[in-house]
Amino acid sequence: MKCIVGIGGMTNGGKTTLTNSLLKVLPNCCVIHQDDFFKPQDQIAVGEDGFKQWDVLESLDMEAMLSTVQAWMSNPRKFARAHGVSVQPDALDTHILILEGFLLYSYKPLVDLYSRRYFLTVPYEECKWRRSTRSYEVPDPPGLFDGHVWPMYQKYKQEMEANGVEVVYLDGMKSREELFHQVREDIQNSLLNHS
Ligand SMILES: Nc1ncnc2c1ncn2[C@@H]1O[C@H](COP(=O)(O)OP(=O)(O)OP(=O)(O)O)[C@@H](O)[C@H]1O
Ligand SMILES: NC(=O)c1ccc[n+]([C@@H]2O[C@H](CO)[C@@H](O)[C@H]2O)c1
Ligand SMILES: [Mg+2]
Repeated sequence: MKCIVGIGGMTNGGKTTLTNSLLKVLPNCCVIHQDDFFKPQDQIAVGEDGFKQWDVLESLDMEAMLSTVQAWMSNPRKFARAHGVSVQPDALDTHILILEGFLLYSYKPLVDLYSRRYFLTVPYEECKWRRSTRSYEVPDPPGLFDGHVWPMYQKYKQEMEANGVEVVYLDGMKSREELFHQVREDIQNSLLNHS
């Protein structure tokens, strides 16, 4: 059985942290990080607001991300081996792929492929504070969070909801451990229901 799980939601919601914990315990589990598909800096548009528009779908090479997902779908065993994931000889033959990123449910060709779509959120103040403690490959210029990151987050979330994309919201204010146990259990239950 093949199962694609989305760990999506807002920037600094805790997506990468949760994903890394799940990877350690889920059987035959591979991961694709959306952040690995950002286009090079010189291909990122500059908006009328003067900010580089990092937080829009066009800044990501989603076709390349989709191809990587398709490679996993066509042969998860080979994909796991190629990515250093040890494959357990398991009667259920379960293969899991986690897609992790901030715009997972806004790209049409991917949206129906998920068995489960998680969406991490924290309140605005917490998100802004966590973001201020981070250093990205391209550091945030002053004002980026309020001028670009937050408005784009709201726009894409509204679109997702208007399109009726079903997600399981997760409270990113819960402890790392609580989130891990909640999602691990939920994934394991949905695997049992599908096996
Ligand atoms: N449950 C949690 N409670 C408190 N802090 C957390 C929790 N999970 C993650 N963090 C912290 O919040 C910050 C963001 O976490 P993480 O990198 O996992 O988020 P992300 O959603 O992947 O963010 P990004 O937008 O950079 O991809 C980090 O400093 C991390 O240590
Ligand atoms: N990884 C990158 O190249 C990069 C560059 C500039 C900004 N970002 C930020 O990453 C977040 C998603 O994890 C987005 O909010 C981007 O602003 C990433
Ligand atoms: Mg991350």
